[in-house]
Amino acid sequence: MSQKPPTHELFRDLFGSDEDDDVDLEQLKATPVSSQPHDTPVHPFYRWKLLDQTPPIEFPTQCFAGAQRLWAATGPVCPTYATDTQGCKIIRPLPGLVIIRRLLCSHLQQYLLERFINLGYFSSTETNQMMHFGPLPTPLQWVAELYAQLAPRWFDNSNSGEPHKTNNCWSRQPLFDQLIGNMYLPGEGIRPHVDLARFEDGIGIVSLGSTCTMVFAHPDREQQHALWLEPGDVLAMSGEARYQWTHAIPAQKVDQVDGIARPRSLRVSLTLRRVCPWACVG
Ligand SMILES: O=C(O)CCC(=O)C(=O)O
Ligand SMILES: [Fe+2]
Repeated sequence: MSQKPPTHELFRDLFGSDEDDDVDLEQLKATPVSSQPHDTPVHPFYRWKLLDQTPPIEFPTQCFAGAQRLWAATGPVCPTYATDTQGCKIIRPLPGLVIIRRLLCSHLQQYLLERFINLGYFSSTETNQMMHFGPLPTPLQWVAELYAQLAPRWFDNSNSGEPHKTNNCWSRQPLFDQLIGNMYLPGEGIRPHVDLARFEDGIGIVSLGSTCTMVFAHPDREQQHALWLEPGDVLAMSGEARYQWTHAIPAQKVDQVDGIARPRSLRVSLTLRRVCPWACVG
């Protein structure tokens, strides 16, 4: 049996070490925002915005040096994006599913992954799932805040010409009280499933690390969408996408995208949900 490498080595392969990091903040700030944000990669700096009410994020000392410098330079920040459209492509592949392409920059992805290792999760690749019930661990509170602020807007289709649909689930408080983290090595996946009924509508998935294909299928309509996920993508699933479509990640080492073979590396996903009151014990 082959020996699995320790997780921190896989993380280093993904993001490099602190020594490799040479982020020049002044240069970042001076980089113009693309006029074609949907086609051109926009520097992660523009995905950060000052948000006065947000409690400071405590970066641990061993956290990625780039994130610490960004923190030092900007003060209390919430990793949300500068405007609704600037630099982040919003994809709506099927009713009730919104993907915000590369919303979390690599610094934030690494910050989250390292915090999880510090909390004792994913310290070895032998255990590839963690579960948490109750108030979210601190490193994820700002992710929940990000959903709370932005998801109601992602689902606001009042200007789309379609009959207005409300998605009240995104306004509940707390938005999430349950977390599952899944770690995938190349070749690993998750079978087609609909998340259990004991979780409410309004499910968030944060995709960290490797790219992968996620397949949504509608069994009754025999429809299928193979979606390409990129590092830092943030997904929001509700209504039809949450209850009527299955989602899966095919267990394969390489994804074919537009005829190009894209090998996978380590991926960690964080699924955020709220337990239905009737399913709570005690
Ligand atoms: O890894 C993913 O992106 C999906 C995880 C998932 O579907 C689940 O935890 O229910
Ligand atoms: Fe799921």
